[in-house]
Amino acid sequence: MTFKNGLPHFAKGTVVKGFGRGSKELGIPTANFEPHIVKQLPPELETGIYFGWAQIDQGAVHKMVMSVGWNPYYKNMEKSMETHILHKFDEDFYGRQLRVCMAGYLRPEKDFTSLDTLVEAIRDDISQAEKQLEDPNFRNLKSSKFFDHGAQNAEH
Ligand SMILES: Cc1cc2nc3c(=O)[nH]c(=O)nc-3n(C[C@H](O)[C@H](O)[C@H](O)COP(=O)(O)O)c2cc1C
Ligand SMILES: Nc1ncnc2c1ncn2[C@@H]1O[C@H](COP(=O)(O)OP(=O)(O)O)[C@@H](O)[C@H]1O
Ligand SMILES: [Mg+2]
Repeated sequence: MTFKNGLPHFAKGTVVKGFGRGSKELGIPTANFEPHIVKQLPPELETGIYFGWAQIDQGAVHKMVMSVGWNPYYKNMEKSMETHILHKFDEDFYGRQLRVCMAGYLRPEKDFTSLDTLVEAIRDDISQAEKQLEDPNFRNLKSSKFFDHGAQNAEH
């Protein structure tokens, strides 16, 4: 297995407000990055859906799926990077630090005829991500030094 050109890509930044559609309309919240993080994406990383690992502050590293682009279904004006973390959180984390490792590419962004078909596609992305991240090449990235393992690792 080889990584796609430009991957893995690591990014960290503050979680900002989006349009509030992720959780309310879709039942799938996405933590949106600040625009300057989006601008740091290398040019070879095309828009589309990615999977990888994510961490909030010094928390656990979880699987994630990420949408990069203009959300054709909603026709956004500004390119975004939105991460859905595959973990149930008890509260929002706006303003906190999000670290992501983009490990693999799933598909280009698509337009959909209904919200239901968009949600179905995202569910499918999630199950693909769950599976692919078990591959040792992807799984190893979870313990990358890029993530903040805090005091646990500081003494070793
Ligand atoms: C895994 C994943 C795949 C997505 N795929 C698409 C897509 O193919 N087309 C699209 O228009 N939006 C796609 N979205 C983006 C949703 O439309 C987006 O999360 C929603 O607009 C929420 O935006 P907000 O954070 O600004 O509220 C995807 C989101 C995720 C998490
Ligand atoms: N599992 C999760 N993955 C991503 N964000 C989550 C998750 N659970 C809670 N959230 C919170 O939900 C927010 C995103 O919800 P969303 O409806 O997409 O709103 P917005 O348009 O402001 O991004 C995140 O910024 C975060 O604070
Ligand atoms: Mg969002």
